[in-house]
Amino acid sequence: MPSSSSSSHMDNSNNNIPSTPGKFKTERSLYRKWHHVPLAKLTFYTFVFLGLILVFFFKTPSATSSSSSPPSSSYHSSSSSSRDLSRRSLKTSSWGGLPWEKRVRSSARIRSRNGFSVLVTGAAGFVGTHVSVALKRRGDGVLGLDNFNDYYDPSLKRARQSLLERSGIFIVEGDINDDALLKKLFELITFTHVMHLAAQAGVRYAMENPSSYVHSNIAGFVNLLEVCKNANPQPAIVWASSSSVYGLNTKVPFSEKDRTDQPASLYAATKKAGEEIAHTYNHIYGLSLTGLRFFTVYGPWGRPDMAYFFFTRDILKGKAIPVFEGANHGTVARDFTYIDDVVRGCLGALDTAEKSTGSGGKKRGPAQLRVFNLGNTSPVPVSELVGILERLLKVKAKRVVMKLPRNGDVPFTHANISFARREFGYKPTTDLQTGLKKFVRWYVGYYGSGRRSDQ
Ligand SMILES: O=C(O)[C@H]1O[C@H](OP(=O)(O)OP(=O)(O)OC[C@H]2O[C@@H](n3ccc(=O)[nH]c3=O)[C@H](O)[C@@H]2O)[C@H](O)[C@@H](O)[C@H]1O
Repeated sequence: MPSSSSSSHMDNSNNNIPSTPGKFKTERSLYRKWHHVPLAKLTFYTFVFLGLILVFFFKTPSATSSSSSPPSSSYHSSSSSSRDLSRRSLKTSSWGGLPWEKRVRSSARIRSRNGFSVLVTGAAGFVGTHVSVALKRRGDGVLGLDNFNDYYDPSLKRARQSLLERSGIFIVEGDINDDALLKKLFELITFTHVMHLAAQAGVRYAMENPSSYVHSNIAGFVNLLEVCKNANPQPAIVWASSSSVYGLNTKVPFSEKDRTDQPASLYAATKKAGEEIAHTYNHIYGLSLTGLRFFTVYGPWGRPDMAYFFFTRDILKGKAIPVFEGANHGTVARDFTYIDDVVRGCLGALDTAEKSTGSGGKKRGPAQLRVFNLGNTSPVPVSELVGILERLLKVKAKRVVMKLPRNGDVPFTHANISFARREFGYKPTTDLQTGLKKFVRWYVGYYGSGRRSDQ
């Protein structure tokens, strides 16, 4: 769509078309005047003029944004979602061209018998990176997709990207809301599975930037499902829901059969919405969909916005850490789940996912629809988490105990995992002490002593 400025440019050129005899005269005399200008000078001005047009074209938003129109050439540049001012992210992403397509194909190539071809969204994220490496290691084809937003330090995402590159995994830079990009990827690759991990995470940040949750967790998810439903064959989709959907429930441990209609944060509400949206796409289009309710996943290459991560940083720096407690000095606890256990759960879910039944947007029969808890089944109080970190780091934390703020946090989580155990043998094996030891080892290796890190 031409921008208003480009159409006014067109209008100006149209004004040069004579509409009155008088004006015609002026134009002709103008022509005569130019006729006598030396050829070299004329060529020079022509190039300047063409240069100005080119500069104008590339500065015009419609030239750099994919919006909803499909790519008109093999090279495409887009920033679809970056128009959404709620995002704190998204440099303009570019994709397309033969070398790019070659990298896409090579990354997605299956290298084992009966292997999958998996599109991993959020591949530069914490869980996305670990899952991608695990899939690649067993011979599946893996193509990553990530928008590298700046919700937390993007340099950590870049470091994860380098890690994946060393394993032969290419991450396409782009947003799940960019349907032209998604369509292009599905044109190039017949994905058997989509591991959808791209999301706006974090329960407390939802009060600061609510629209980013709607953008990624709802609009982005729907956009992805739209493209998947139209694909032929349709892929099976496994995606990240959250333990937060249990909200203010008091019955423990949390079972998939329990109610999930009292979320305590917008984050939780968007994940719950995702589960309902999944139901719809399964029902109407025959998409095979499996939602995984992750329980406070932690470990090496983790997310700096999570408590175990910034507690480590701040304890090492000698900074005070806010440790939440419940009403009447009640315990706040989490079913902290180690990343390797979660990765095994993700692979189990992918391996047991049945094929979608529809094709080209039409349902051909009933399809699989599942939700699993992926937790650790042994909640640990946050105060104990701090104690473990103190011992591992050999530094006493400056604890500031405060009441659990009413900003989306829930007092405790505890997973019942019997369903995942039954369906694909999910069995977490890492306790918090062991997992944090691995995390701290990674943290100190990555940031040095940690005292100099400023993430
Ligand atoms: O399972 C999930 O689905 C979610 O897990 C994670 O949320 P949470 O379980 O809330 O993790 P996290 O913030 O690390 O707080 C951990 C504990 O520290 C307490 N906490 C937190 C901050 C603080 O300053 N002080 C404090 O005591 C706090 O009260 C809590 O008890 C993911 O971030 C989220 O994206 C989602 O995936």
